[in-house]
Amino acid sequence: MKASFATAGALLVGCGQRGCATTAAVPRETRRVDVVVVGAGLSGLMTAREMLKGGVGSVLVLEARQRVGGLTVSQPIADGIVVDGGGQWVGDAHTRILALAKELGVETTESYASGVTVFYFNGVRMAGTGQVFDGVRMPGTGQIFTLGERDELRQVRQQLTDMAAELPIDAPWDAPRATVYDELSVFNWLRDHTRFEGVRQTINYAINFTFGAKPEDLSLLCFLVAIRGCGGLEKLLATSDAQDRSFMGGSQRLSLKMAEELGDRVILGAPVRRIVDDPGGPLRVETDHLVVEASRVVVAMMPADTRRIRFEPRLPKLRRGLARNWTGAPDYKVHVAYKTPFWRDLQLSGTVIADSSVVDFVFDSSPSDGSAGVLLAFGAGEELPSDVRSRRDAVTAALATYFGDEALTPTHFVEMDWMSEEWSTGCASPLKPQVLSVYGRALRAPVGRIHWAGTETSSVWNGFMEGAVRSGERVASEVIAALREGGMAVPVKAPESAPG
Ligand SMILES: Cc1cc2nc3c(=O)[nH]c(=O)nc-3n(C[C@H](O)[C@H](O)[C@H](O)COP(=O)(O)OP(=O)(O)OC[C@H]3O[C@@H](n4cnc5c(N)ncnc54)[C@H](O)[C@@H]3O)c2cc1C
Repeated sequence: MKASFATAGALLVGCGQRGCATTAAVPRETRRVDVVVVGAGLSGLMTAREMLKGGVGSVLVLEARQRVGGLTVSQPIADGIVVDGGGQWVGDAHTRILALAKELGVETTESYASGVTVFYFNGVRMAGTGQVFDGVRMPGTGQIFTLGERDELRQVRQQLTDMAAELPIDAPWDAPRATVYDELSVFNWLRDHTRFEGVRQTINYAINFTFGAKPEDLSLLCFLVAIRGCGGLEKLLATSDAQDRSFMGGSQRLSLKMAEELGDRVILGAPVRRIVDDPGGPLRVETDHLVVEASRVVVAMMPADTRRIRFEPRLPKLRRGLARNWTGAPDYKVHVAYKTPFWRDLQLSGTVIADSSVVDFVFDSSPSDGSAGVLLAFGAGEELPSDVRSRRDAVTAALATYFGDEALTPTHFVEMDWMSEEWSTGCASPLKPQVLSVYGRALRAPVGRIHWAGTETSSVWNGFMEGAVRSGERVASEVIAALREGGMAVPVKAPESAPG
């Protein structure tokens, strides 16, 4: 989202499993493998896992950070309680990541959903039941939505879902109206298709929450593609489909477990600087200390992150344009722990939607055994103080406005500022007009022996952990097919013979 300070108090969890090398090896050592994966986020690790399952002989994962997990990171907050500094929630629709979690033995825990939501707009605090973005209250006025406003909100949501449904899921940029949609921002479209300010604001809050962006900066096509990938706006916003549970011990555990399986096939602290795909020789992937020769490489990260890698020869114009114009929105997530989830006694769910310049969204993130209360707050950014002490005071003061004075005395406070992360350009991808329709077809198309993974490349649930897992599955099949086509014998292996 919008915070702009260095993270003073962020706690990061290292790889911490046996066999996971902590730094790159001897300077300029040269190794040879079948496939190199760049990036040990969910998508990269899933790619490596699926390729080994699919019979690829040798795979190496190169990760810039000293930990795996990318945009998922578990942060210890108190007495054995761990919170998610990045990707957190999943729901019924996230079938692939839930299947992966089952295989890895990572259990889920349900989000707390009882009680009422607090709405805080223009200094007025209200409590209401209902879904988060269904316009139960009229933001900004304290008035309940009129019937007319409710009707319009329903119509607008349906209209966006219908428009999205017409897009070809794997190639939305080829839709007859793609260019038209991509010339418009969501702001412009809403201006022309709504009468009520409250309706516009409700959609705006949904966009802020999902993309960390303003509707002025978001292409209508980009919004529709996200809606299409989730199967409708209702699904994108409904807690039951996308947000009703999280992983016990944090979602980074999925990556840690995959990395453990992969063992010394994962090298940490190894930022890839250059990829040379000279048709006359082997593909070369270079870090500061290691050169890996391979038949194929999978780059598993947000297109904007690939700007840090030098490709030789230069990538095609379309692919360069995609990376150059890709927008990543950073976010600031803070968890505040209390002795008990005291807001539940007040019949509050812990959910807040606010127009505050400090904390604009809050959720109950307490451990399921009720041993403590934990509130997850998303920082609104611009007005957050630059030192951690003042930030903590500002955040707890905002929470006190929503939940009462008990919120002023937390036991623990832990934050994660993604803007200060060297290896992640952003948490979400609010693309501006004229990016997807112009460059979108380069998103998944392999370039020579270079393939692309990352949640953004998924047609389904792109931007979510589910999309990352699906992209790993998709690219692994793509690479295996390419290797076979190139004459490499890739035997079909039974799933049981997966890495280990
Ligand atoms: C604050 C926040 C909240 C979120 N909430 C949710 C949620 O509730 N539910 C949900 O489903 N999703 C959520 N997400 C999104 C989800 O976390 C991501 O979609 C997913 O984790 C992306 O995985 P990935 O593998 O595609 O990319 P990444 O996790 O970004 O992995 C890319 C990897 O590449 C590495 N890398 C980058 N450059 C190089 C280089 N040159 N050399 C080597 N390695 C490199 C990076 O260090 C990183 O490890 C959230 C994300 C954030 C940050």
